Amino acid sequence: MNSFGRFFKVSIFGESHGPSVGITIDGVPAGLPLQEEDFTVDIERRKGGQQKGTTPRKEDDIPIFVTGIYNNKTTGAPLTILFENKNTRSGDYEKQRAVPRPGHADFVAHQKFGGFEDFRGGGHFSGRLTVCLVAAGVVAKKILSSISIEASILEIGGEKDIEAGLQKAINAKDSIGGIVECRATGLPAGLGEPFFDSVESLISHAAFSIPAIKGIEFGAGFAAAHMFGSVHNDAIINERGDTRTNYAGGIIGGISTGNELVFRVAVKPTSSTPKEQESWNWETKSVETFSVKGRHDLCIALRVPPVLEAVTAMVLADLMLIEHRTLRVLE
Ligand SMILES: Cc1cc2nc3c(=O)[nH]c(=O)nc-3n(C[C@H](O)[C@H](O)[C@H](O)COP(=O)(O)O)c2cc1C
Ligand SMILES: C=C(O[C@@H]1CC(C(=O)O)=C[C@@H](OP(=O)(O)O)[C@H]1O)C(=O)O
Repeated sequence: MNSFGRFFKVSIFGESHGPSVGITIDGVPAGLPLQEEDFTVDIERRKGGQQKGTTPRKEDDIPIFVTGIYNNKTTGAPLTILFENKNTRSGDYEKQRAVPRPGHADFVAHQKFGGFEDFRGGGHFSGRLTVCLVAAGVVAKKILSSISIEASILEIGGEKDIEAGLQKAINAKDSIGGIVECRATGLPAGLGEPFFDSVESLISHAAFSIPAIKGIEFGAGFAAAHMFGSVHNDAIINERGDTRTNYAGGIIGGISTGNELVFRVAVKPTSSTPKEQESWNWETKSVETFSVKGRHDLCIALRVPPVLEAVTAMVLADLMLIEHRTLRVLE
């Protein structure tokens, strides 16, 4: 379903070319100061049309508070925030309706929803909805005042120099992927559960909700498979559990160690590439060559950092609320 979290419970809705997209968050503590300006920095960081390699579609992305806020403070009731879609160009999608874009959700959406899906701009599958995740992240970050979360691009198309990676795609008239790293400091030790609700499981669950994320690794990640145990083990150097290295990425046994949380995601190249591709035409019932016209991100990874921070904040806020409620029961 479209909900995630237990105490900080987020439901996401809307379509890229419908009137708006939005989010409802249940479980926000009452009395958190919240106003439009709080959203500006992260929403601007996610916006397209400002940086080479991002979609030219520009939206205002001004949060409209529908419920759960009164006198610039959260009320404790479900908080609903909307973002209007004003700059849609649905004709791009109507023209190519019979040819599902390979790598996008057009084909699977058609299979699952029987043709009733809103296909315009990828509908409910669109990266457009990540503006809502960013909004939820702003609220979550307020709950996590002593925890700081920062994501950054590590590489684009295998290049550490972002410009060089982008240029590769521009020269090839194609799209390109990248790797984004997220680090969170100030976490207490003890968040998470040993099995299904391990911190890795919850963060992965949330990260894979971001369209175009295809891989994740924590700490040393896949490189751990090449290491000796004596090297991979993080030597514990004091009573607090600080460690000399952090190959675990801040999680052992599903539980936060109190060290820095470190993980990386692989972002695929945008499926809507200007390059010629083949796909199945439902009307002519034949394979045809086509190229995607319209406004698209050449490199989605450029836009992922604020979204990754946001979903991480959602998970950590949920875990902190669970922890506080458990402690209250014990008191
Ligand atoms: C911020 C953001 C922007 C995106 N922009 C585009 C885009 O311009 N064109 C496109 O084809 N896909 C874009 N995507 C990715 C698609 O939404 C995604 O590939 C598609 O929904 C299929 O999901 P999957 O890649 O997770 O399997 C974007 C994703 C994000 C997170
Ligand atoms: C609108 C946004 O990104 C969109 C994400 C997207 C996709 O397929 O995911 C495809 C494009 O949609 P459209 O064809 O309507 O321009 C992007 O512009 C946004 O991020 O706010």
